[in-house]
Amino acid sequence: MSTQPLAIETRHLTKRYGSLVAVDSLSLAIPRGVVCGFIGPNGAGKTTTLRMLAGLLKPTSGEIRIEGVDILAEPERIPWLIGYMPDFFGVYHDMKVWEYLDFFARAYRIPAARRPGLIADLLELVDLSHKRDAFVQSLSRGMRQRLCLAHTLVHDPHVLLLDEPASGLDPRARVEMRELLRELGRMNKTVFISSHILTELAELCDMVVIIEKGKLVTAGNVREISAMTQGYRLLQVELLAPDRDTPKALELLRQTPGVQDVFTTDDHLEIAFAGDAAQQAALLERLIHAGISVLTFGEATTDLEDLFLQLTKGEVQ
Ligand SMILES: Nc1ncnc2c1ncn2[C@@H]1O[C@H](COP(=O)(O)OP(=O)(O)OP(=O)(O)O)[C@@H](O)[C@H]1O
Repeated sequence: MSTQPLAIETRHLTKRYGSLVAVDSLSLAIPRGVVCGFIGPNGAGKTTTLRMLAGLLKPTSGEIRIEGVDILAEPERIPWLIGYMPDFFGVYHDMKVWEYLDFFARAYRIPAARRPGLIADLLELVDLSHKRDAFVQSLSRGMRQRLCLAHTLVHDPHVLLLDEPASGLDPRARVEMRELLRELGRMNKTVFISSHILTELAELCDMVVIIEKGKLVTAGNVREISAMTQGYRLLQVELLAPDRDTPKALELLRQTPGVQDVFTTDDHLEIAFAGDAAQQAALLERLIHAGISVLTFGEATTDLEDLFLQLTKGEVQ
């Protein structure tokens, strides 16, 4: 068993506002170095949870450990453990991009001699080197979000808490933000990122935590969750000559062990498959032996949006 502490661990974390339970006995276990999506509809309790993890809001009850540190007992250690990006970007009038980062670097007591190099590295990471001397208020929303992310990285924290970093961005800026988050994953940071736009996180996350009305719905790897809820996986087969081979393939697949159902779409076949890996390989062999020209064969990626709709009733507090 690993003795490594988890990056983020909560036990029965609860926050009440009067009679409203915004976060309800939430227990999380996020391992180090994963990019974890924190997903739920509006009002589910995502911001409240992130603010508690960032030490900005006192829980009503429960425990929080970040990198093994009990942050409720030692709140003074929180700023050094995490980088927190709120869903709202404060206005910094008359501050240039480099001055903005320099301000936070000073706050973290980074020595003057190290600051110019650090700022140059951060601006390069978030692709804002060309805006070094621009005023913060002149940046586009996407650029401000990236600058805000650079600010959370000033002190090189291991754990990043990001509240809807892609909200309000146009499609191009979303793609840029997604690339940047992927890069943080490669840097081995633990990234806990909230969103209610689910597809945005699908290919980015190692795991997801889904909450609704303050309660944990499920947590785990996207594929595991999908297998758990559906009891099968979705395979996709693309045929070289669909007009010729589709009827034969359908007949054959429907007689194959493990196949629950087969659907045809515009350009491929979808198979609800409950078999194991060996049976999956046998299925492909069967198609080929029957003389069917298979162009592509593989597991369909599960759309987080579908998964989410299956798991929650979409209720909003
Ligand atoms: N300061 C507060 N006082 C009273 N109720 C609050 C307060 N802050 C949040 N709430 C309520 O707690 C619940 C959870 O809110 P929270 O902002 O954490 O949800 P969220 O999942 O982040 O939603 P969104 O995606 O809309 O940001 C909501 O019902 C909200 O109205």
